[in-house]
Amino acid sequence: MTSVRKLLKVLEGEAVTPPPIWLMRQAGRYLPEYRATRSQANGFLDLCYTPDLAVEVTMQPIRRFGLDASILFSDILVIPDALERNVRFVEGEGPRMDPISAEEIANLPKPEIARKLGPVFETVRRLRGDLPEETALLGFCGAPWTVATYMIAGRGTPEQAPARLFAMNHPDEFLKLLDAISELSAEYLVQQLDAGADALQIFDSWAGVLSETDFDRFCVRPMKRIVDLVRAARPGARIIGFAKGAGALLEDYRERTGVDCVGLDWTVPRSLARRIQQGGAVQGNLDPLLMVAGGRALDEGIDRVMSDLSEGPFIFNLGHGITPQADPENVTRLVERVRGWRRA
Ligand SMILES: Cc1c2[nH]c(c1CCC(=O)O)Cc1[nH]c(c(CCC(=O)O)c1C)Cc1[nH]c(c(CCC(=O)O)c1C)Cc1[nH]c(c(C)c1CCC(=O)O)C2
Repeated sequence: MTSVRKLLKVLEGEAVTPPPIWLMRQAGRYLPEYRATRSQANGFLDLCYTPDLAVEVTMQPIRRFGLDASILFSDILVIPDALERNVRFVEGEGPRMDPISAEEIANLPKPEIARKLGPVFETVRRLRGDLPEETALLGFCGAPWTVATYMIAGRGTPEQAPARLFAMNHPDEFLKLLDAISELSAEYLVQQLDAGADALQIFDSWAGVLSETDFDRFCVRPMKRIVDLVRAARPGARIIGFAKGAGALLEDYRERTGVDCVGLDWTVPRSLARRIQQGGAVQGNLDPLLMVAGGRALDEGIDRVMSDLSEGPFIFNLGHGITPQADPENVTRLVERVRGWRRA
């Protein structure tokens, strides 16, 4: 079945011209309308769990920029929240939760996913009704490794040293934690698909700090487990895998995990990006800082990415999330330039 949603065609391996475009973290603080809605919520998690507000902030970048895909507004840390880790977002500091111990991992609760995350599925249902027919709707979750780094340290940490050290000292418990997160995340993704998500993205934002052996054990295998579980339940589910910073280890990431599309951060060399694209769709990989810089630097960056990747199956995106300092005008400029781009 061919879809009117360009992003889905690319996920089936088709090269679409101009490529579909969306931005990681496209709903966020760089938009004044996001800040206005955010101030009506009782904290960040309340924004994620209140469908009226979550639908509104998801729609904001679609209305303003006419992007080809929308991403559900939520956070990767709703999974630890469902696991009763007392997740909170401290103003100006970032996420916090109770650090998990080896003993607690042995006795992790088995939460009924819809009990806590029911409002997220309601948001997805409403969004599919409100979005334009041609706009794809992406569901998402965090990859087990990235989620585990927060669960172990209780916060974001440089080079994820607490989680790596924990994995060295408690290897069995650590693998058990990854497994529990994988199973819960797969269930969460299946319910997002059932509520109306067209495709899924799994964010492994901290993949780049691992050795080759640990990348295999902590990123590739849990990722494959989620992909297998989701496809066993919903055959044909389309999945984008974003393992930030994994570099050359991305070479065979598609084959080993089964993802349909490989997300590329902005440090991935063009030669490697093209090799990965030989195997199927890729997404990325403009330096997000260019959305702050704008001007000629932005134009040159866009042209470079388009010239490298737009001939194959390709989704235009940034190499990581857009930052609060970005200028919304630069997003308008980006979308226009990508849609009007011709090879010189
Ligand atoms: C690591 C990670 C998190 N969350 C996410 C990741 C993976 C992607 C990445 O690496 O950026 C993913 C995420 N977070 C958010 C989305 C929503 C959808 C979208 O992309 O528009 C998505 C897909 C909203 C959010 N998640 C968060 C905000 C800002 C919170 C606010 O409004 O105060 C938003 C819009 C908070 C958050 N959430 C997280 C952190 C570290 C923070 C604090 C840092 C910050 O403030 O930017 C965890």
